[in-house]
Amino acid sequence: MVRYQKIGKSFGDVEILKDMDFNIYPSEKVAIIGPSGSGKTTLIRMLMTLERPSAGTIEVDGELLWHKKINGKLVSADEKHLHRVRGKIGMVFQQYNLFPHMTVLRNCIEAPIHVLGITKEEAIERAKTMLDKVGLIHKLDAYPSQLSGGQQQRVAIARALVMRPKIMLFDEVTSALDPEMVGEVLAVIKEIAAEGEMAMILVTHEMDFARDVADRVLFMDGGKIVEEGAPSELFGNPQNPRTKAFLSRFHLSGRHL
Ligand SMILES: Nc1ncnc2c1ncn2[C@@H]1O[C@H](COP(=O)(O)OP(=O)(O)OP(=O)(O)O)[C@@H](O)[C@H]1O
Repeated sequence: MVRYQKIGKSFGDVEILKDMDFNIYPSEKVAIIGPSGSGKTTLIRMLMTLERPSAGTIEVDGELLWHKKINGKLVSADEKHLHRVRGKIGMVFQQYNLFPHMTVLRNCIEAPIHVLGITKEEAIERAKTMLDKVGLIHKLDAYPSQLSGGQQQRVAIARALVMRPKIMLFDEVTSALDPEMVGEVLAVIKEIAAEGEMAMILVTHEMDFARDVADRVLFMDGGKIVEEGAPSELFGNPQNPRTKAFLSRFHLSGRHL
């Protein structure tokens, strides 16, 4: 469903991602872990069309994201094309990025009305369903500044879900939260994951969370995927040689990287 082929990314002279191949299958949950600066965020920002790849192609549902093929040649896609394909993808960021001057409800209905073109009534219906799902139906009229960090992040998740994406990208969504709020946000994500149909990419430092939610865990280092497997293979039995190698290679003795 999503296919990265020979993806490279440089910022100036600095090569961040090299020749990367990577697939995500429908409804698959993939956790990406790895040291700071290894390129995890850059990898998913390219799928959200926030960073343009320097090399390679990305396909979503068999359709090129950043390119079009004209007479057998790849050319850059126009904004209209990017906009359409990006409609299949939702993203939740480390900083919740809510509009501070809008209520919770309005934060959740702006994009579906203006981007998807649905009616205000339908957008409100959808928003209420999703705010209920994240446990915040009683906060419809609150402003972001009246909410805790965990609640704001749950609104950001609801806002992304209202768009009904096929793939959700979570970029270290608990990193900016006070420790006591991490659990409530992870619980909401686990619940959404358990519903099954949506594919998810989760960039996270939370090892337990990666193990519990992901079908597949990727470990990135130096702009490459250096280890990949099912959580049971990588975290399962500490006596298992592969688990031992994984943990010792990356010095993963504790809960966090
Ligand atoms: N817009 C940019 N311009 C220049 N360099 C950038 C830009 N965005 C990212 N980088 C650099 O690319 C490298 C990879 O960054 P990225 O955020 O993808 O890593 P990461 O694995 O997500 O790290 P972290 O866990 O700290 O968020 C870093 O060295 C970063 O400084």
